[in-house]
Amino acid sequence: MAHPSRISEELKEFIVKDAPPTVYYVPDFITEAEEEYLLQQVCRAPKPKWTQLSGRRLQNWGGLPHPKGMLAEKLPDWLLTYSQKISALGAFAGKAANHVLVNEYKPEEGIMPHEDGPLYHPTVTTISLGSHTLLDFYTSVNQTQDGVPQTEESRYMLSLLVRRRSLLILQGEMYERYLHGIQGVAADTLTERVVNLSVAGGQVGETLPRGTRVSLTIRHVPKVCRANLLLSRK
Ligand SMILES: O=C(O)CCC(=O)C(=O)O
Ligand SMILES: [Fe+2]
Repeated sequence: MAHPSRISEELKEFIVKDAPPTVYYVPDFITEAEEEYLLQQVCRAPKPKWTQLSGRRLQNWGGLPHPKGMLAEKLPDWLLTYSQKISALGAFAGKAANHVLVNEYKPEEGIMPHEDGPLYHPTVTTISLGSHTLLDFYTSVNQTQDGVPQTEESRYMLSLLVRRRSLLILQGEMYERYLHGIQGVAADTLTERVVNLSVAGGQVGETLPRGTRVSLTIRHVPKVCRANLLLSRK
């Protein structure tokens, strides 16, 4: 299926202006009924589909990204619907999303600051279910000044308040230049460093207790190989 090669006009109104290029934040991208449905589907996945990591557990759908190419597997219908919706917004420069990570975080769980790296088309799109979170951004370690090592605190740049049912799209500098992470805390206190407060609906000084959050991280892996191509070699 062909998708628009550029971000659609309707998405452009959701650009977060106070962040480096480019962040799109779409509140209420899905309805409460869709949220409920997606949470049920995540729950219904067979137990071995889950990988327990320190601070979260995850499901991987679509295949395992690999430098030599991902052995692509068809996405289940419940993920395909939303992947197609996001691809139709032009998020992946004309390509279709083919990979989804489902992360589940309980209160006090999180993910260390990291980069998503070169195996993905440099756009990450995330639907949040069940709870909000704060996504924090950091300059990378090799952007040290005068060879002085920097602390996580001094590398901290800004945060995005990501509400349940929202869609977040990160690309450009926000994908390639900065690290992102989620602190393992039970509640988030909003500060002036949360740059999308006006659109996400929050006040500086407000404290939001976290519930269990499930995120769907939907991406495009450009390099894939298909099993039947390999088998047909000889
Ligand atoms: O849960 C999220 O929104 C972030 C997940 C993430 O950064 C990742 O899986 O690479
Ligand atoms: Fe990530």
